[in-house]
Amino acid sequence: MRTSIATVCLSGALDRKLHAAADAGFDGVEIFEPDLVVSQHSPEEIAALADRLGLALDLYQPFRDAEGVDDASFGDVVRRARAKFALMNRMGIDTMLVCSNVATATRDSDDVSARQLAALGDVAGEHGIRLAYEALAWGRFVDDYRHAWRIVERADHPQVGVCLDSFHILSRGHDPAGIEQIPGDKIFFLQLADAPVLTMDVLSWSRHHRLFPGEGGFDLPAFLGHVLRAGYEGPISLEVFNDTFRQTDPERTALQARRSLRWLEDHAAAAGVGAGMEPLPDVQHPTAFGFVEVKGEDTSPVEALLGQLGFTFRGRHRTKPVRLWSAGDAYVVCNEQHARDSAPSLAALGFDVTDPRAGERRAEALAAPTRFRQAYAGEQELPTFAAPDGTEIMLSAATGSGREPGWVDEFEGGSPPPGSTILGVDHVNLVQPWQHYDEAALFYESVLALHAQPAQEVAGPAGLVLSRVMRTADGAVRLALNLLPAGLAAGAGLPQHVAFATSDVRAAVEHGRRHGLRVLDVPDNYYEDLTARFDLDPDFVTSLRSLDLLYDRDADGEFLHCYTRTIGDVFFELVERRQAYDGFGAPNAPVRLAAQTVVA
Ligand SMILES: O=C(O)c1ccc(O)c(O)c1
Ligand SMILES: [Mg+2]
Repeated sequence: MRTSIATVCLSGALDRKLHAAADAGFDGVEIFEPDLVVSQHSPEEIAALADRLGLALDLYQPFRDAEGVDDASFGDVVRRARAKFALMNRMGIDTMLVCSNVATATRDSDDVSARQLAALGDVAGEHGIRLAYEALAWGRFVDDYRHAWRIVERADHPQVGVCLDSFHILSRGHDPAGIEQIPGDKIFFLQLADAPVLTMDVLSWSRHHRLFPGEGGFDLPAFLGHVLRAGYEGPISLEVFNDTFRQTDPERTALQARRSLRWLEDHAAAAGVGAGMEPLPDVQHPTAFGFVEVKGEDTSPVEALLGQLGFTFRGRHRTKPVRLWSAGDAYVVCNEQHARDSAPSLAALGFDVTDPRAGERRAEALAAPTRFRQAYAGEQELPTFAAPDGTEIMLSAATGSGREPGWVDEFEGGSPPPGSTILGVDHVNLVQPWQHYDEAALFYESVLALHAQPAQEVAGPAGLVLSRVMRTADGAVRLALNLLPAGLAAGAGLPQHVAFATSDVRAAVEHGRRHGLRVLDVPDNYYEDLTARFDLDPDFVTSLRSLDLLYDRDADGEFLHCYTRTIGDVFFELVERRQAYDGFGAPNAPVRLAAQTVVA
């Protein structure tokens, strides 16, 4: 698969963008005209740099307001185009993207547009250049790829074909299956972008919110399938206008972009479409959280809290300053190694998988940074790599229910666990720095096949917090990613937390209270509101209030939960799911966020 990326996706000067694209492993780039216009380097210097870096210059873009104009204006279009064709010749670029007219079109006529594109095609042909005509979603008269194709068909010119851009097609809800009606050799270029599902005007959505494939709500694997089945053999290119990517490290963004295409290629390989599509090593679907690791200079306050929650001390590690606590299938490792001057925080997540080594091979193929973990003789080596926010992801071998993981034997001097109402880890909530939020979604989707549920917004003291849950289909692993807005430091009222599932949250809290547990205070107003929202038995509400328990209910079932106080950057939640409740008590999140801010 030949890969390309539009320079508009990356921040920095044009030469730095080219280095970043080449270092990430792209085969080519689309030169976005404004990037060239502001460059200190001549077109020849840029072309020579691309050549040195082994990057093809696949496309020059965009050429605007070319067709649908009156005859007098068309003369000026041809004058502008000639200048750009000459420039493209100097750079050795043979394809120009021509957008459907958004500004100067006055003639709503396929015949006029086709004649003008064919006339431009004649001039382009003199320069050995092809024109790829793209329907922008907000085009004045042409805003649908099927319409653009009808015009190209009518132009019937060897130099004139279409450019397909997934954003313009999927944002408008146009059926991409029609792509298969276009002959592959008339699709001159392919641009891919994902996007979050939003209700806003398409122009703003396109210019500010596009994402790399796998990060948003579009079905890009299916889209690419249509294009490849049409017989398209050109480069697969990314064109992502995104305010975050334009402000952050281009080297890192380019790697993220390349990962998105690697993931997409794997889907094409699995679907058996396209020539030479390489599959990734098989995904290892996590079957459970194997453990969570809290790290800090002094983890004893966390361990005291775990004791209050009904966890048992399982012992000290044979060789490292690490202690293990467990309850049911929930394992918490407390690590004081190399953690001087740091408050306790959630440092690592262990996922149980069938074959940890295979999972590691996939992570490496997706360029996830690997982390070295010292393992001594007789200790299990857990493949470890870093998520975008720096959390270490470790893969452990699933042992099946009822059996303890093998690595538990490395801990000595603790007690065997008695029965517990705690069943295991229900979910983990990770606050993500704004610049890594979308990268994190792609990371968990591509490396661990966790799929994103539609994003939600919950009210926090500093505004609405965007929250997206990534999970396995069976719910065995659920990871909630909350966006930390720019300007707020990590830990500013939004620390990470681990939720433990319990079969009886009231018994767990009562047990905890006898051992000194103080859960987060819930204001009386909350219970008044709860009674108004749901028709609840007053005694039931009284019992919730007496234990500071939060409550939610939907068509699937009921949810009772509570939060501990925060220690350093970490806190815990106890959750009891009744019937088939599958949510996270989102209506209660504002109560927690407000209470934590008061405490802090
Ligand atoms: O937003 C634009 O103007 C624009 C330009 C070129 C493209 O390929 C595109 O998809 C959008
Ligand atoms: Mg485009």
